[in-house]
Amino acid sequence: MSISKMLLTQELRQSWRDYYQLTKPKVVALLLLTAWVGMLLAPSVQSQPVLMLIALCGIGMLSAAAAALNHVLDQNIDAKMARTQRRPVATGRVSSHQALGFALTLAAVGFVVLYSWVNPLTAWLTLASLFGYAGIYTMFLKRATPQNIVIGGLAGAMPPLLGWTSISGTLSAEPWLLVMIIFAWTPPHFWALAIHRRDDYAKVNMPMLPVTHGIEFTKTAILFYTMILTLVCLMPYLVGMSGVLYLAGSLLLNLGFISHAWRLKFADDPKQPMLMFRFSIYHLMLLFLLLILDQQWFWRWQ
Ligand code: HEM
Ligand SMILES: CC(C)=CCC/C(C)=C/CC/C(C)=C/COP(=O)(O)OP(=O)(O)O
Repeated sequence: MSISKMLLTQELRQSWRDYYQLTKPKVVALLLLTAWVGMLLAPSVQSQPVLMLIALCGIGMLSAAAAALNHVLDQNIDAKMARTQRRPVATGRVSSHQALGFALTLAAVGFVVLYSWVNPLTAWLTLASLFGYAGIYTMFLKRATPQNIVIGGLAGAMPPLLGWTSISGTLSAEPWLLVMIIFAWTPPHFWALAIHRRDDYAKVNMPMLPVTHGIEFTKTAILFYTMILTLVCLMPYLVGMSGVLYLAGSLLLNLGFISHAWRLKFADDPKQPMLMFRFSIYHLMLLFLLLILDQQWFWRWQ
């Protein structure tokens, strides 16, 4: 291969990696897992794998678009924080125009896919979640109040409901319980990281809780939210949506989460914030997998 061809291939690979990074792929993967669980728990006459796949593509595209818009809107602060300074738009490897074009194309295609092949309710709710995250959280709340994530977390908590409406076509109370679980999970998830990155956030004047109220206060708030989360996680069992397999598993996972929060508050280990942050991701993933396991196997034995 000639040198110019090699350089071109390298450039294309880098550019592909940059656009992939704009979509926050690991976050979107977890969002899609929660949407899939919403689909599997929704009442339906028969299993609808094709509809599920199409809905996951649409929800994935709108979530990825929201993530790419976040890269454009936050590029100035991203460029100043150690954690985010190598991001594609912050470094200029992808221009704002290119990233915006990419985000808007993804959003438009995702919306049309949901509207035409899933249902208009899901399309509008997913678009509202995109606005909630990119418009309300990123543009305003993030910069305005340390409660930004309690409020902004709602957009990231919506996918189980979006999954549910894709299959059932209507809103009902059960998927809101799943939304509430992610809603209560988000503060410990993010504040653990925000403690570790406190100085970064202070440098760019982001009013995150550890910056405005101090680290001790944030640790207490995290402990409080892990307890609230444990209670919220009982709800699917209490309303008869899930069985004892889910109940036992979720109690174990939440005990683990509370014990992380306890160590964060009282053990004074500098590694604990990031240990807790990493645990939060496995916690949510396993919790939602449990909901499916419980539904698929446990109820068969009843
Ligand atoms: C307002 C709500 C949320 C905030 C402020 C938030 C904040 C963050 C931040 C700052 C990171 C980056 C960590 C890093 O770059 O090392 C992160 C990572 C992550 N978040 Fe969240 N998050 C939120 C909601 C969610 C939701 C709803 C989910 C999924 C259901 C989620 C899943 C993840 C995952 C999987 C990662 C790891 C990404 C990676 O390793 O590349 N987050 N979160
Ligand atoms: C359509 C739909 C379901 C939209 C939701 C989209 C979405 C990607 C939600 C996840 C929330 C999240 C990663 C917040 C972190 O943003 P941040 O700006 O605080 O973090 P950063 O500094 O790492 O960018």
